[in-house]
Amino acid sequence: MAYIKEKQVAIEAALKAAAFCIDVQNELIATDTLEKGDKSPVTIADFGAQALVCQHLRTVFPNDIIVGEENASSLQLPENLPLLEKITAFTQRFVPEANNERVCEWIDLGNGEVNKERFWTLDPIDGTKGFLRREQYAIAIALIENGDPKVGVLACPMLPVDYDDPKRGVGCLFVAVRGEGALMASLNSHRLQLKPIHLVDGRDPKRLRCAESIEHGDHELQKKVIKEAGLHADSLKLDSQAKYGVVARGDAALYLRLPSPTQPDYREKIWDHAAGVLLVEEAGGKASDMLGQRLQFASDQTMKHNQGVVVSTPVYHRAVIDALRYFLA
Ligand SMILES: Nc1ncnc2c1ncn2[C@@H]1O[C@H](COP(=O)(O)OS(=O)(=O)O)[C@@H](OP(=O)(O)O)[C@H]1O
Ligand SMILES: [Mg+2]
Ligand SMILES: [Mg+2]
Ligand SMILES: [Mg+2]
Repeated sequence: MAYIKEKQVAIEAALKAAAFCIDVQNELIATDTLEKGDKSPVTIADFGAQALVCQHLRTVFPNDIIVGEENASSLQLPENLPLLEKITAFTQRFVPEANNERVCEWIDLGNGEVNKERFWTLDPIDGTKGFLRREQYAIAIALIENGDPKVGVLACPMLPVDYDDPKRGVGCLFVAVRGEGALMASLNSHRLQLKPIHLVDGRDPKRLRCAESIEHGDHELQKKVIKEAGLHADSLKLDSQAKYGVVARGDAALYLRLPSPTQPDYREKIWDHAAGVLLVEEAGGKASDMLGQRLQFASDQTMKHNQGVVVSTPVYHRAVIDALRYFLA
């Protein structure tokens, strides 16, 4: 077994951040949200979850670099002091020594640089819009070494444990270590019981479907490609890297995300994919960009060499890449 300590610490950090997000969501009001430069939302939960995860990682791995989505610059503006105070108050429930200054310091521990050796990447809330809609979101943590995700943890507090058994409730934890398979646990049991998960069984037609984003992507082209690849059941539409989770555990055969026609130059961010890619690969699947090329996690936080993502079983991955070649020709 490898990365035992890293895996344990990433799980602890993800669970703490998930509990924090659930608390905030129960008490969230409209003014607890800011708009970032790219017009995307960020909430007090995104900031607080980043603070908690970075603080936890740093305690155990003081020399590790963290590349996180958020930073504390907007929180240091005088007009955002009430927001910062709220983040601090929530954070104190989990780390009693939190204060405004420390919370900003912890958030900014996530401002490290991508490198070719070793770093963590963190999306404190992936699917912030899903979080605001009280739908799907994920806390996503990955350790990257030599450009390769080695440990990946996704906490998905709103994901049904079993789509066929609503009594099992919502809340899933996905964990993968390179070479050791993909695991899932329910967040509802007293003891965390991680069990192996597997890709879709080809004989289950209702799960031969795609998982797609609600907002992002090229939904017209995706529809054509999905059909051409032979997936006929209606897509599952859900926010965040929960899409990787549903592919890894066999509730969908494919996650397809093509560049939106209105933002053709958008490039994906490493923290939106690293943990999920490892999870699906460890379940036996394949992940690439829309041209079938390897996803690159060590050149920059923006995946400038890749466009789109195709994540699937080996057979459907091939079929989708072939279909894309045909449609893009
Ligand atoms: N134009 C464009 N194209 C592709 N992706 C983009 C784009 N703009 C933003 N983002 C990133 O999308 C992340 C959320 O992805 P989702 O799959 O959850 O989107 S969706 O809400 O289901 O449509 C979202 O992650 P979070 O900010 O963590 O929520 C963004 O990093
Ligand atoms: Mg965001
Ligand atoms: Mg994200
Ligand atoms: Mg995010």
